[in-house]
Amino acid sequence: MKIFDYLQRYDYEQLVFCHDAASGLRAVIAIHDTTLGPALGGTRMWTYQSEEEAVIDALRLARGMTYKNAAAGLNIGGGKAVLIGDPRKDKSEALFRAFGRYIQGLNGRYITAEDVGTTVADMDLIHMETDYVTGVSPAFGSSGNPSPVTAYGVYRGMKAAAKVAFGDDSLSGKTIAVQGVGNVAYNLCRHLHEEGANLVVTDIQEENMNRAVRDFGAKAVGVRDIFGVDCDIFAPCALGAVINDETIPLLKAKVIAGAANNQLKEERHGDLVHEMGIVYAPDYVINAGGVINVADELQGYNRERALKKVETIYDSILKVFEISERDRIPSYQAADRMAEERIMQMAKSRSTFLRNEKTVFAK
Ligand SMILES: NC(=O)C1=CN([C@@H]2O[C@H](COP(=O)(O)OP(=O)(O)OC[C@H]3O[C@@H](n4cnc5c(N)ncnc54)[C@H](O)[C@@H]3O)[C@@H](O)[C@H]2O)C=CC1
Ligand SMILES: CC(C)CC(=O)C(=O)O
Repeated sequence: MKIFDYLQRYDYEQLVFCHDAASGLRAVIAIHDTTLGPALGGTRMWTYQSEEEAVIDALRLARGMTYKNAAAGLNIGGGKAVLIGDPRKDKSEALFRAFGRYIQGLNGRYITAEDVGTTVADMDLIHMETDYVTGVSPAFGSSGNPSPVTAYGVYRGMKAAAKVAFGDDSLSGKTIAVQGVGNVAYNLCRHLHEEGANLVVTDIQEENMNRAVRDFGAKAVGVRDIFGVDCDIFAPCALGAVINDETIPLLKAKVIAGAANNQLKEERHGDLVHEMGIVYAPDYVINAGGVINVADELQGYNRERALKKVETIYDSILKVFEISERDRIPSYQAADRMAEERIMQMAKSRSTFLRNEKTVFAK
């Protein structure tokens, strides 16, 4: 992998490698763009097959955060971190504290939070070494686990996507296929079940799948069968790149709306689903609830204010489809346009000299 070529292609600012032999820490922090403010994005812990895979994941996720934060109307830039390791075996206090010291070394250019494989308890350990961490235990005045709030945002965004596709935002009686029922999707399923949707779920961890079957009367299917389920809505809530050449021909859903980051394997897959008339709710718009929630901590956490902002994901999804229709472009491009316009406008206004500049993280 030619790292500087990659950084240049998407205009990344910084890539940091962190190593601590004593704890076994091997981490990558990617900062994509800080035009709007400090880079905020979670830390993923995963058993990457190679170092290159880890670096690419960090870079792709960091760029996604720039767009997510901009589209959500936050004054926050984009970054993300990955820890190479097995979250079930390789965690230790020393590892997270060593990682926290590297974050502290960036002096606020990067602020972390949870992602796949990390928990509030891990953030508490990072917090022993740095204040540049969110999603810490509420006892510290923090917002805690972002997943339920992400789920609520996805639920609101899914209703908006249903309105675009079916002319009515009710999910009652709709069949929804959910891929991966972890932290976010379990909470999403609760909202969907309460509204009267029929759920079909899968997960590589049987206990997670069984929990959704037990608590929400969901039907369980095999990991590969989820794409071809006869359903109204497909909700990818596991990992990325699941909308691809192999899966698109299997899809029967009219809507794709889920929590996972980087759902489209390549941009052209967004073109393909658009041509097929599938309403694709862009991942980084619909799953912004968690980051909206943790970003609120930067001005002193207020849950009511945060949830009110998460509600706006409904309108953001509708706006994406207005732009898509107006400019005759697929929804993923419409979302990019929305985010890029905001970054460009703010870059201009923020470059105006101001003595004793006030930092406004989120409105
Ligand atoms: N936690 C949060 O607040 C946010 C999460 N996201 C994204 O949402 C997705 C889910 O996040 P979490 O729920 O926090 O993670 P999680 O790790 O709690 O849940 C993911 C679930 O997917 C399952 N899974 C993994 N690969 C699978 C496969 N091939 N087929 C079926 N199931 C599979 C896992 O076993 C797990 O139960 C991730 O892509 C994450 O980046 C995005 C925004 C915020
Ligand atoms: C705080 C996290 C929920 C933010 C993040 O990493 C994401 O939205 O993917």
